Amino acid sequence: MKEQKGQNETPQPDGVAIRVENLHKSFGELEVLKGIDLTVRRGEVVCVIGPSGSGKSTLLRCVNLLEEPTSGSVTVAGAEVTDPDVDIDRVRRKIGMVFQAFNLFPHLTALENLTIAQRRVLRRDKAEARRIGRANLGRVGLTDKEDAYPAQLSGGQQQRVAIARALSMDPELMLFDEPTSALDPELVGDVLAVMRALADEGMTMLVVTHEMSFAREVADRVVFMDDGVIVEEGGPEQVVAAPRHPRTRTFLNRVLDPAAAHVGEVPDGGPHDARIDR
Ligand SMILES: Nc1ncnc2c1ncn2[C@@H]1O[C@H](COP(=O)(O)OP(=O)(O)OP(=O)(O)O)[C@@H](O)[C@H]1O
Repeated sequence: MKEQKGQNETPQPDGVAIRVENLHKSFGELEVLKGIDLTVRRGEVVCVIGPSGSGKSTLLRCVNLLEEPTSGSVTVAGAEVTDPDVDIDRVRRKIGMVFQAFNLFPHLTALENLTIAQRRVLRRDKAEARRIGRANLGRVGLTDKEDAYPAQLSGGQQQRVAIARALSMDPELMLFDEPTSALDPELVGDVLAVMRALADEGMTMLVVTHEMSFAREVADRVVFMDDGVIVEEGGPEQVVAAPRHPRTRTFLNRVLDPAAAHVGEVPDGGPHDARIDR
């Protein structure tokens, strides 16, 4: 993978995309993260699961310094973001963030939502930004929606525009914070199918999710967090299917619904296949 090295950026050995070491985060008296160690390698899909309030979102927000850790270190794409001398905006450009809320500009079309940051942040000219935006709308199965405004799109389509927007910035890795939680159940599968296609393309992904089917079927590694610590981590065949720790078992017994819908199948034509777009 092409890497740009800058001030305070050092190559990471062994293809490491994210390294979190002894991370602590408190809000006042409340200690939310209590010494997290986590490594995500390039091309890996790591899902973080756990009860509400266990610190999953805070962990993700510390990775791109939306929250400042109380102590510990976080290295992303070769830069230690917890080093105060690091240019955090430069590092953030390498990270695609997808949140529960889509945060699209309501007065801009889908394509314009994809081009604005490319032009402002990456200084791409209009034609180039539109070309790249269109290609990424294609990746999420929304080629025919480039002129639609967010209000004219379903929640699932809006989230796919948000994913396409992140992809248009050529991220080295993507962070997803419960990207399907705000969606009607029938729209969840389309978004998960797009995420699954990205995983198949080799995108590095750190995903906080309540979608156990995604964790089970797509993740290379599943991390179970509870009360600010990582209780158990390993392949989905272990953590989801045969958890060792009683706290993991208790959590999974509560959330696993055997009747839950599975992740949408990746269409034969891959992410460009129109069948993703219903
Ligand atoms: N900015 C903040 N100020 C104060 N407390 C916060 C802040 N952000 C998070 N918290 C608290 O930290 C704890 C962990 O929150 P966090 O959102 O990381 O949990 P989570 O595991 O992602 O939960 P959920 O699955 O419900 O999203 C919660 O008790 C929350 O109220």
